[in-house]
Amino acid sequence: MTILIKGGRILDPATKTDDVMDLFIEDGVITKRGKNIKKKAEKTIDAKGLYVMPGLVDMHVHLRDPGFTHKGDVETETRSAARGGYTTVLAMPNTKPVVDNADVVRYVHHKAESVGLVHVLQVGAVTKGQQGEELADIKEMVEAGSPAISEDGKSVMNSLLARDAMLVARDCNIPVLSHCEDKNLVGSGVVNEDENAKRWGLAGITNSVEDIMIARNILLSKDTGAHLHLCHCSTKNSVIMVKYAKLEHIPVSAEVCPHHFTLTSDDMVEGDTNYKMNPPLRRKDDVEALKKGLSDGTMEVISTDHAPHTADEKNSSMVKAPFGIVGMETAAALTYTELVLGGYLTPMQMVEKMSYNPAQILHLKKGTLEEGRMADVMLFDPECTYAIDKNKFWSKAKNTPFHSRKVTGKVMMTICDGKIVYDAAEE
Ligand SMILES: NC(=O)N[C@@H](CC(=O)O)C(=O)O
Ligand SMILES: [Zn+2]
Ligand SMILES: [Zn+2]
Repeated sequence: MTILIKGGRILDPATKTDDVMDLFIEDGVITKRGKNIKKKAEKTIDAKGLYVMPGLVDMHVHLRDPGFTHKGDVETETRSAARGGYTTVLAMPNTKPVVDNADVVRYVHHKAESVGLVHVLQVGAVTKGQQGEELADIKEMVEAGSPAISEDGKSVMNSLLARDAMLVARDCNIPVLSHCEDKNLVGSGVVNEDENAKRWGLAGITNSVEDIMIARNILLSKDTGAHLHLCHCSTKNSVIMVKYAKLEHIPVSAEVCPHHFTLTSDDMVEGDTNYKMNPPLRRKDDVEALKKGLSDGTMEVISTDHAPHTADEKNSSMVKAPFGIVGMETAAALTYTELVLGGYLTPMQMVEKMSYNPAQILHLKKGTLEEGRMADVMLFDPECTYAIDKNKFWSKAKNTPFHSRKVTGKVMMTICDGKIVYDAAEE
């Protein structure tokens, strides 16, 4: 199969290219990039007015497979990824069984290969069964292809064990993706601790629940030299601490999710569990600090924390419903609308945060449109304004607070390994 993408605005952070050009794809590889390519292709795509970017890389998704496939599975959630412009996703290990050994890693990788839509890399758990007592078979999982470890869903509360895990991760040359939440301090909190929580009589989650673990993990990263990547940062102090860590040359990177830079706790609708996620929606000064941190380069990744749950599970009280929202099919539009049109990021920086930087952190040869690379490409219309419609999601789940929200920027096509895995024209 040969594809010619004509006249799009190529955004490639790896080569600092921002120019109108053509791309020629042959047998899954970008074989040529330049002005007015004359080669004949089986399929020609007119990309005039569109951004042509490397396929997005999501460092943080929940595919729910194995064990929670009523919420989502490898097939439905990689379809969701394709519709969101993603060509590589990292699956978190809080499944049933927990991904704490190489067999489960191989199960997910084989399933993703047989579905054949986007690249899935399975993250290994830090401890056996995510019980926080004994290290998982980290080396074995890395040998089976895990690009990172994470205890996502919770923190490794035992600092000695957390340090031991970092030492193994350092020796394996992989990052530790860290969900920062002090289990004792959070208690039964469900939303951010503030006036809204009080008014609704809900137990609150303070910023310190997150900040304390971020501080500890940065200190452990300093002690061990392991690469610490902070998941779903939501607080003002997270930005301050990452800035400090970088000044001290501690190997720390950090991600922010679209809901945390788009919404504050004031946007919550009483009783609507689509606003319940962990960490919770925070205050305005937190949101502003996250946007500034993304803008000045302190926070280098935008990930989704795509967390599918069924309507039945979410159709419950704020106290009982599970935490989490889906995110892959809204992330590019929300990032473009809030951060690019909002003046915080250039289009190139958007590509860096959503594709190039994640690839760099994970040591993947992805996130670029250089000649010779596998053809993972996304076409994006920066002019298209529309309302998000959860009923069009390809995810098995529809739990989003963004239904009917007006956004600008639409994923038009996703190409993975030279194969068209999503085409908006066919919807
Ligand atoms: N973010 C969430 O609210 N939920 C995640 C767990 C997590 O990312 O911590 C989930 O697995 O549902
Ligand atoms: Zn988490
Ligand atoms: Zn998560």
